[in-house]
Amino acid sequence: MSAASIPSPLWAKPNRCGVIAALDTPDPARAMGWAAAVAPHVGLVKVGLELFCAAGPAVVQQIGQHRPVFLDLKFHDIPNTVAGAVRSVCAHPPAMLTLHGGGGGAMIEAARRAAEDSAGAQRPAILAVTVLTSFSAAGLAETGVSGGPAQQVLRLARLALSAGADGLVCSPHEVSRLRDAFGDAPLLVVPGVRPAGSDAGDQARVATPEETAAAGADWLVIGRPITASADPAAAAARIAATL
Ligand SMILES: O=C(O)c1cc(=O)[nH]c(=O)n1[C@@H]1O[C@H](COP(=O)(O)O)[C@@H](O)[C@H]1O
Repeated sequence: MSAASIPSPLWAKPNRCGVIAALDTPDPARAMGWAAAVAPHVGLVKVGLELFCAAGPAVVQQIGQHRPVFLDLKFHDIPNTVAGAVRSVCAHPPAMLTLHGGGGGAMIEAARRAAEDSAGAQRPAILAVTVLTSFSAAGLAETGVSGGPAQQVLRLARLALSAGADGLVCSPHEVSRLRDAFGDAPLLVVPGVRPAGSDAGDQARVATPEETAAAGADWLVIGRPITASADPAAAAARIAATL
């Protein structure tokens, strides 16, 4: 989707797959530079733990001058604590925010209620992270989860959506199975996306932007293939052009 066609509310489903640029740096000036450069080519920009912990909550508003912000702090705590954190970030509501799906239904329900109570129609979309894209089946088994990533993603997705999550974060490998199971409605936000020939780094369950979009993703979260490029704007434009 073009940057000019962001729907309202900000997190409503895009009419075609778009890009979210992950601004992973501790340096807010660098993040602002990236946000300005990629803004014409992406729908949202992501503020994650590295930038938020270095720069503080004010960075969400600053970065938001360029594009709507996906605030990815992956809350995972008791329901009361997560509800409080959601209220705190809703002082200046981002467009989307993440919780860990493994935090359970009561935590997700509390987050959704807190978002509605404190931000009303301006509330962020609540996204439940399922199985991190850095997990292989073997890595997941080490944590005590048997059955493989796809089965665990479906289990956590069912729980999260019935508790009021608006969408899910999953890898490219689970997108089509989630669409088969839950239809078109949930927002599917998908990291672990790598243009052909680019380095996977620490990502285990990856696919190309074209494959991920064709499977049914709404948003592709892409960091290093854009930010580690000599020309982040051109890298974002190239990816957006393939969708
Ligand atoms: O919630 C996320 O955004 C997320 C979930 C997940 O399972 N995997 C994952 O990589 N991410 C984030 O997506 C971004 C991916 O960055 P790159 O691997 O550099 O493209 C990072 O900012 C991660 O924090």
